[in-house]
Amino acid sequence: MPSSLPLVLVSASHEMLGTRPFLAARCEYIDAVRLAGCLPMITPGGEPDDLLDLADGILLTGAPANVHPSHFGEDVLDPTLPLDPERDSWTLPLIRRAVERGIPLMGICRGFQEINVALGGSLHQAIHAVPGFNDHREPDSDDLAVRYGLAHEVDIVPGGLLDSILGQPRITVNSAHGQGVNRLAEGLRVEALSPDGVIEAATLPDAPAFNLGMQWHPECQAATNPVSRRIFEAFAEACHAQRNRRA
Ligand SMILES: N[C@@H](CCC(=O)NCCCC(=O)O)C(=O)O
Repeated sequence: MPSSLPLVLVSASHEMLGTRPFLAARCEYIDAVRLAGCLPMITPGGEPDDLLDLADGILLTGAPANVHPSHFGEDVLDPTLPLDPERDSWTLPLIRRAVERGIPLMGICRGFQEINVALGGSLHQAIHAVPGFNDHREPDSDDLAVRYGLAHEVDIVPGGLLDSILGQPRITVNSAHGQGVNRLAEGLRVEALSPDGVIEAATLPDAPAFNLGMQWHPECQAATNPVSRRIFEAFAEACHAQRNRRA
């Protein structure tokens, strides 16, 4: 008997464990998907349609590695920063196809940046170097509560998807990114902004299914933070609807 839980593909990234490469997704992403009542499956890549034939939802995770800037027509600004071209090679086509096929999609941090780039947008490669923008990188600490602690406010755009999910004009979020949306892809709509004007969330309103990208990390407090919980619940609701359609 197949599971009645929606299957959510969770993108894996290349990480070094000691001297050897692994494909991995941080446990908090997995726990948050489970907590929302879905079945997570860490996914190392593959042909978009093969993957989407299985999926009721896609969760694009954050990762230290940046999206390769060749995908938005630029050279690498800082060669000391990590890249994951293999992940780019399957997530970017997957996003375009998931949108076309109406599979629910949620992108967190790098995952949000991937959505913007996949749909034709570009990134600031170092937000902190852009005049007027603050430093959005996390504090350098081994204490995860400090590293992913609440860092700044975010204004929710009235009348949008996040507004309908959260029902509040302002939230406080963690922040752990050096890059961020520069040119917003055509069709994407801004859903939230930080006080310095960084695009913190966006959606493609004309897509046939739920889709949301955000620059902060709701998975880090998915069990305790009501904002994080509501975001994952909204995604899970769309995945359940997709599961029922497939059944
Ligand atoms: N490299 C990009 C994306 C940042 C990002 O996703 N950070 C999360 C890292 C932790 C994790 O989720 O594994 C940037 O710097 O903007």
